[in-house]
Amino acid sequence: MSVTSLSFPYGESIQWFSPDAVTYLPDGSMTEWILAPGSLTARLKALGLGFEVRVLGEGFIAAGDEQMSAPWVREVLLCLGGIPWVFARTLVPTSLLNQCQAELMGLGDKPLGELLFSDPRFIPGRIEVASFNNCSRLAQLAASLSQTVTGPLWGRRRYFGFGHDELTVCEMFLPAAVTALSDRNQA
Ligand SMILES: C=C(O[C@@H]1C=C(C(=O)O)C=C[C@H]1O)C(=O)O
Repeated sequence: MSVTSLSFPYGESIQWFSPDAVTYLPDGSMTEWILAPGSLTARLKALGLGFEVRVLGEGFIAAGDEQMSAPWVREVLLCLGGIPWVFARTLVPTSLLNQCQAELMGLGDKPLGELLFSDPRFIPGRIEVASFNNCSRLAQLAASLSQTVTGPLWGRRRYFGFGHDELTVCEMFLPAAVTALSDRNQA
């Protein structure tokens, strides 16, 4: 898929659950990754496969089923060795954006995590999980990236507090990540 505005905004209604409320989580390695605290960027970089962020789009979106009215959204692919592993979608309420506009809107292809885990004003919060079947928009995005969906995909939504505000970061693991992580798990 060429990284164009056709892939932005993602816009899928997703049901997120507290991990405690989910009866079935994926096999060990994927559960470990979706529940891991700390920076996903740092965790991916540590694999030493050549990490990069590809920005799909950024901008203000109308308040749909988002929990925020008219948030600013950033959608990216996190890639290892040129292969997209994670589709990430960050929603920032304007009340937070106004306090941190230059840092957030000036990210470009720098990973958001480097800001969130270095600026002490951002407080990592709770994690929720969701699974995506092969009819989901995420599966369609994976197919557009020439990745074959062979089973449910998993993602997480993390909250980051900033004073009285909070932003959410959704990270959805693509088939390439599922395959690679399960291979590593068996190694
Ligand atoms: C929140 C983090 O930032 C990562 C980088 C993102 C970006 O650049 O937009 C989005 C989601 C994350 O996976 C992290 O590294 O944990």
